[in-house]
Amino acid sequence: TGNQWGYGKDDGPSAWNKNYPVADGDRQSPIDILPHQARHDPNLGPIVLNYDRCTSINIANNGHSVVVEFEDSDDRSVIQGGPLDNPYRLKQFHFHWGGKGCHGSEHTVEGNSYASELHLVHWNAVKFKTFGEAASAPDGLAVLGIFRSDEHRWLHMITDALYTVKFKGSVTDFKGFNPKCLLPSSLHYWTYLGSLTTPPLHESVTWIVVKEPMIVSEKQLGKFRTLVFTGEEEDERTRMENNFRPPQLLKGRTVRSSN
Ligand SMILES: NS(=O)(=O)c1ccc(C(=O)NCc2cccc(O)c2)cc1
Ligand SMILES: [Zn+2]
Repeated sequence: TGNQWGYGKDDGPSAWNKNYPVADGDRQSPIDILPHQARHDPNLGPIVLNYDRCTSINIANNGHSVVVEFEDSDDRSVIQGGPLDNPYRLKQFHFHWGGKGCHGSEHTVEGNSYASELHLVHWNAVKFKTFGEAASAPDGLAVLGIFRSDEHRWLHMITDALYTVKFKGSVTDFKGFNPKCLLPSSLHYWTYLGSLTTPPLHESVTWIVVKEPMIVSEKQLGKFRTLVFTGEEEDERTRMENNFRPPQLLKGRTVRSSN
C-alpha cells in the first residue's frame, strides 16, 4: 500500500520522499552533531524528568522497532525544563540499532555513530488534546535521545521480554517499568528543532540529545536483533536491524548546548 515504508533497499530512507515529500524539508532529523559548532546557551536550564508515577502498559513490535507504551491520560510522567516551555507527557519509548555492533544510532556526533539510540517520546498536552494533533504541530513533541554504546544492568528487563514480541504485530503486557533506569547519570544535552525520523516525518519535534551514552553489552544488543520486521504469518523472517535513518541536512539550523 502507498504508506508502506521500511529500511530496505526499495522502501528505505532514500525512498521516503516519494510518499512523504517533507522528507526533504527544512527541519528534518536526525542530524550529525558538531559539538564545537553548538552554541552554548546559559539560559538553557536542566532537563527535569518526573517519571516516578509513570505507568507502562505494554511492549510491542510495530514492524519498525520495539516500543514500550505508557498511560498518558494525565501528567503522571512528564519531561520539562531545558528548551521546553511547559511539561510534555511521556507516550512511548523505542530504539534504533544496527547490525553486528557497528552503526545503529540515528544522531551522530562528528560523524561517529553509536551502536544504538533510545528515544523517549513526549507530547505537549497543555496545547493539544491528542498525541496525533501534537505530532503535526511545530511545538507538539519532545523526544529525548540517548545513545547506547557497550553492559547495562537494567536493560535485561527489556531484553528478557524481547522474545515475546519477535514478530511484527505482537504485543505483551509490560507493567511497572520506569525508564529512568535507562538514563545516564548526567543529562547534559544538545537541543535543536527537528522532525520524526520515520514517516510521516512531521517537523514537530524539539530534540534533546543527551551527551553521555548509556552502556549496553554486545549480548544485549544481540537480543534486539532476534526481532523480525515481518509478521508471524509471513513466510520470510527479515531480522530487525539497521532501523535507523541517516543524518539529514542542517539547513541553517542552530544546535544549542546545555552547560
Ligand atoms: N523516531 S522518532 O522518535 O522520531 C518517532 C517518534 C514517534 C513516532 C510516531 O509516533 N509515529 C506514529 C504517528 C505519527 C503521527 C501521528 C500519529 O498519531 C502517530 C515516529 C517517530
Ligand atoms: Zn525513534
